[in-house]
Amino acid sequence: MSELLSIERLCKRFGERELFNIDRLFIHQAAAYVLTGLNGAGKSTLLRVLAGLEQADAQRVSFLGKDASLSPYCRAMREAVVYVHQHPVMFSTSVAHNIAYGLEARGMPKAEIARLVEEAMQWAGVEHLRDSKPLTLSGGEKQRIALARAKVLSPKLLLLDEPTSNLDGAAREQVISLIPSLVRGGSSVIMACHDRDLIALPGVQRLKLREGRLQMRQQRVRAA
Ligand SMILES: Nc1ncnc2c1ncn2[C@@H]1O[C@H](COP(=O)(O)OP(=O)(O)OP(=O)(O)O)[C@@H](O)[C@H]1O
Repeated sequence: MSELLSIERLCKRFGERELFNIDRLFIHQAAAYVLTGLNGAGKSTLLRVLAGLEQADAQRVSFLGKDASLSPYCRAMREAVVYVHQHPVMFSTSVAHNIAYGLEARGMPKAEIARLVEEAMQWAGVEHLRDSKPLTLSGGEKQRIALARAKVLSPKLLLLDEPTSNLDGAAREQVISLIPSLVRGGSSVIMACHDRDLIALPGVQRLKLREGRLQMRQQRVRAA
């Protein structure tokens, strides 16, 4: 597997408080990771740092084999990294428009946008909601639409903050079932979570934040 992102000595402080000081973070291409840790360990903050939404100090950053930087956030990462919030914020227009928005911002031709949006809605199982107003959607539907909105951008790295935290039953399973296909499609995924079923997905590697340090371990693949 080849390298997507490598960061050495990543340190995040809030004033006097050092939240984490990570020796090395290494993310492979087309691989899935869960980021675990106790409440307040810094999981969301780490994802926000990787997304360029929060400042942090890093000694060395490399993205797709080239020197990169987190603060200021470099262009290569801005174009390739997508962050999905635990409570996705949506425009009040329609589901289809929300999924199309990022592609429109990239200046893609309309016909191509329509094709990709259709594909993404089918992938996420939300075609029937295309004209719905986001305000009327359930939490599970919103999360699947947020994943579709991220997927159409073909991100190299997807950062998912507690993607199943407010879901249960079928809604939760539907979201979990989308994750492996994101990885098969070539994206790397880092999911901050406490969800045992996400942690146990086959092939997922585990990153654990503990007392400001990052521990990494390979999951055992579950027997079928
Ligand atoms: N902007 C901020 N200023 C000061 N402290 C902050 C800020 N943002 C987060 N923190 C603190 O950093 C710590 C880590 O927060 P973070 O949300 O990253 O933890 P988490 O591991 O995601 O927790 P949870 O599992 O509860 O979601 C918390 O103590 C939080 O209060």
